[in-house]
Amino acid sequence: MLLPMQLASKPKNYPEHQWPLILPPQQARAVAPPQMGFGGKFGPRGLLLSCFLLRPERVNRYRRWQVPRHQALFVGGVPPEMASQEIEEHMGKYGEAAAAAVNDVHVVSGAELRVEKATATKKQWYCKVDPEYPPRVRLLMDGVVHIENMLSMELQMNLVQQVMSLGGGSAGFYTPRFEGREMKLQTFCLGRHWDTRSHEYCDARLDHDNLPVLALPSNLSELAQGILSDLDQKCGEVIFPKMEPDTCIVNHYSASGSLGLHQDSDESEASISAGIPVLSMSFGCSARFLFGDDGNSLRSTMLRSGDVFIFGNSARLLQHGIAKVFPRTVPKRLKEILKGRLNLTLRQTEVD
Ligand SMILES: O=C(O)CCC(=O)C(=O)O
Ligand SMILES: [Fe+2]
Repeated sequence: MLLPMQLASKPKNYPEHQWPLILPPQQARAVAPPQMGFGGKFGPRGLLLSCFLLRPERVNRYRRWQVPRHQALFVGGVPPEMASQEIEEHMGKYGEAAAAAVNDVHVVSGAELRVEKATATKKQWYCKVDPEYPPRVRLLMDGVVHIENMLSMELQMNLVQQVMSLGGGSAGFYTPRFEGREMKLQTFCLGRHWDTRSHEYCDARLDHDNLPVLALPSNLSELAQGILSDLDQKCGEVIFPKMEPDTCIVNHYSASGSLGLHQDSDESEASISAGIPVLSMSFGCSARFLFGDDGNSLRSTMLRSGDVFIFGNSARLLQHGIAKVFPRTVPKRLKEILKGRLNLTLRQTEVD
């Protein structure tokens, strides 16, 4: 069965075979992105703006422009086929800082570039990741798969709207306490409630307000199953055992949010030993996700809006956590409906 949703469409020059591209772990590390989209500092002749890339394997240019103080900056994700000259020409024509409407978006050869003033105080700019790039699968270790850009922007908007509105109502978001301390996130559950005191799944929020847990909307469980079966189909083999999700834990992080290293080990013994995966979807701000077999040899990857992260099989008890949420990285089209980072983890707590 194919995924019951539209995959992000492919831009020109991006060959079909890149989805899915299963990278062995060594290669996956080699393409790990650098952390910053743009950097700049004042040189003798103005602001030296260096633009480098969040995903070098996708946009393999390194660009530098000397931006005189009187000119505006055009800041944004730059596709590989775009020549620097086009941006420079555009800057020359529209880039008088005094006249520039800051935050205006200019479309230059199909790329959206936002106007900023060249100020010395601002040292970093973030680079908008183009949501039109197709999904790419990375096998990070046995049983651990990261699918970048899996969810189209359309779908992200619908899901964020749906989940934030559930979270804003009765039996929605609250700040949980874990081992006596407030956690650095807000949460609520769908399907079954994970009790932070007893560490068990139950039908009411006995550790908080006793309200019955909200039902798990069928589109969320179908989406998780669709992603897993699409992964199998595109890879030509079964990657994870079949999952029938009965629970979704929704986490909302502010820019200062985080989640300590832990294992998802409170699902039933039968579910865990069968290696039935946990499937997580990320929306809004990018986050540094830590994971590893044990706390001593941790690795990390960046989870961005629209990414899916799955762990199951022999890695079902993976240690994982959120080390950092990167502020101001919400994709433009989600900004109105989401601040910070939203994460949904779909799980199957019981096996019949
Ligand atoms: O926010 C995330 O990406 C991870 C959430 C998580 O690990 C959990 O809810 O158990
Ligand atoms: Fe977890």
